[in-house]
Amino acid sequence: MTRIRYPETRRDESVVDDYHGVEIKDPYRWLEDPDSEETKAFVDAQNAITKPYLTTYKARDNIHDRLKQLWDFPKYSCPAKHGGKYYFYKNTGLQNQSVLYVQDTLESEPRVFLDPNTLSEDGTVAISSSSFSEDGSIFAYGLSKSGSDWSTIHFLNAHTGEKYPEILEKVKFSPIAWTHDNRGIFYGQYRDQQGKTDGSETLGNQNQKLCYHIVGTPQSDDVIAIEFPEEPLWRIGAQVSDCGNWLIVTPLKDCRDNLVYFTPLKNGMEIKTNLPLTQVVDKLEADYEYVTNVGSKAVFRTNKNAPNYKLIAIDLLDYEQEKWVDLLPEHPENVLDWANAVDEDKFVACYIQDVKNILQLHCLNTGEVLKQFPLDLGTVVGFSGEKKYSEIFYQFTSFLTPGIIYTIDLKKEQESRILREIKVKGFDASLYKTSQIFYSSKDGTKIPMFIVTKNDAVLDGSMPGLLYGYGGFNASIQPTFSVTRLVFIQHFNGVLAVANVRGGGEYGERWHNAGRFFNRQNVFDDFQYAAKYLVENGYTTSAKLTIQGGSNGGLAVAVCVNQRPDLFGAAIAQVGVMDMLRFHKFTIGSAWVSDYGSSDDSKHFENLLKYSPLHNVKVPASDVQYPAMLLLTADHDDRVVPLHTLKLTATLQYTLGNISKQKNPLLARIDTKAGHGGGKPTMKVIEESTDILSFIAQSLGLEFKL
Ligand SMILES: O=C(NCC(=O)N1CCC[C@H]1C(=O)O)OCc1ccccc1
Repeated sequence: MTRIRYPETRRDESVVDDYHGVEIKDPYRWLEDPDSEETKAFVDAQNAITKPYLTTYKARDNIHDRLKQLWDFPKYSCPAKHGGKYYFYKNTGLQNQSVLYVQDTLESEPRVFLDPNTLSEDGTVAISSSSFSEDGSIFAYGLSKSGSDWSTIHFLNAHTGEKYPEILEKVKFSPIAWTHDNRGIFYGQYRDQQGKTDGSETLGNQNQKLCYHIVGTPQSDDVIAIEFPEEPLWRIGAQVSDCGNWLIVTPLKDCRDNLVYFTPLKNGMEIKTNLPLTQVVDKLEADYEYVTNVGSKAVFRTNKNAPNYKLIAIDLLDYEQEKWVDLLPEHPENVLDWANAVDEDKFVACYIQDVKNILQLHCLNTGEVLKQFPLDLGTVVGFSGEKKYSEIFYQFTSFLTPGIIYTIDLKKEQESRILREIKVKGFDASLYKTSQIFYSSKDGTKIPMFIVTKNDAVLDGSMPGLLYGYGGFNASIQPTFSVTRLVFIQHFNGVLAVANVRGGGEYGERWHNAGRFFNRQNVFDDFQYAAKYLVENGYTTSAKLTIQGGSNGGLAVAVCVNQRPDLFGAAIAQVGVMDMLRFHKFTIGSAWVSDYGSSDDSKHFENLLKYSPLHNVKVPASDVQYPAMLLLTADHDDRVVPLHTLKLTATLQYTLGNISKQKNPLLARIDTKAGHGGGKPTMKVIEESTDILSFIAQSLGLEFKL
């Protein structure tokens, strides 16, 4: 492989910021403007050197064909009942977007209700949110373009299929909450947002307002039902209670801890500006998620005094904290992940126990357990059920199970039954095995890790490894079915490892806090010790090990590469947060200070500077070089704006690109008409997976075996 000649990229040495008396250079500041000709030229120049590298791998077409072949299996969502009919999403296999079907009964012939594939030539328009009116007569749905967080809300008459004329604009991070008179919805709007709102802009999102829209009227008639003008960073969560008599308002400043307000609703009432709010929770110190209510008693899932979460009941007519009661007490080990009211007087609770799900039925009045739903070792990825219905549906998946949808009518049946078992032609799960091990991290903490290999794997270090992690925002990384990972295991005799590093939610708030703020190094230690475990136990070698992560996980990958370049042969950092001193200045980045802190604070500045990928690229000692690196981003990623990846790419190439010992490539892949990941069309996903596997195989010299 001839050495890659990296583009000459201008450095503006005059850009120096003063952080609490410390001067920090930012020579690629100009890459923060996505619309400048210079930035566009930089992006083109990067793609121009990356593309040839990605197409070099001799078995690239085999990878692509095999991905496409395995991907082509039918995917379904759980059915959900609205207006007495059943609705479900289905993708026949390679459709860019799943299609929404309707059927009168679970056995009758489904009809296409809404096919988002008809909304764009290339499948880049996706349904990003939706909600049926209480009587199922109107379908409200959000459409997002090119993977942006921005959406427009549309309305469809469910009986006639006729679209209503209005389209709601400037919607982002928005609930869709119907009043129970089926007249209209509460939704979140950034109506003051200036300039572009297509997701290619980097401007911060401020002053979200909760508006009320009456279906069939122009958006200009909408009223601002609730706003907090003194809190421009707040995003306003809102839900209409199951009975329709209350609007529960849950403002959020960043990515944890919210407040709770409510206001009474009456069917047919005129929703006016500035609805009268009663504040129930007035301190940003815990999460409160509305589950249901029985009369004035509202049930919330919370981590207040319960790091593993619990259910409490608050009487909205007598809401002093002393009067709050526990409905489902905190479990000493297991994390209460979610709860849904079903069948009038029951609720389903889903726990995480050592990263696997447990599903239980409880009595809504007493909280006692009524039934445990049998589950294999894996993840509940879908659930549908409502208080007014006795039928529930849930979807199970795992590393080796594509999907099984179960159902039970709680009024008629004792046990769940399989409604649909998804099969993947050409995939025989019996040839593989999943294990869960607990390895010791740097400080001795036991970290869970899933390992998936072929049954006949030999631990002689000969297998290439793919190590995935995330480590933040209370997010739990549970087993899911991935065609890309299975191609890696089957055709490269690979070992897949998913490390549940700290910062996630696998063991509740304690686990999350152990990876936040000044504990962030635990995340990176856990990730690095996962790699050491795989090498020391003969699963792979460092030279054959790829570390992979996306977004906050992309950050973790870039940090681990900076800290221990010798541990990895390749690194895949997707849509990563790479500039830890400036992340809060763009789009929704200010919401992440709840995990990261902000460089506006001197203590946090010091902490962030220590691990910020952009600020810690250095030539490794002795004969160590950086692993082969592929950084991925896309032009409409307005969750983690592309500038993070662009600035780190320029820095890597400047610092290491011309060092003779650095033979591994340092490349970026910038996609177009794509964003952070949500809603990405199947064709783009397969293309990206082909590129990632080809990059790994080319860089590590792997052989594709049919
Ligand atoms: O920013 C996030 N979530 C965190 C997130 O997406 N992060 C956090 C770091 C980078 C990126 C990621 O890991 O995907 O979601 C936006 C949002 C919407 C509504 C209410 C609160 C927050």
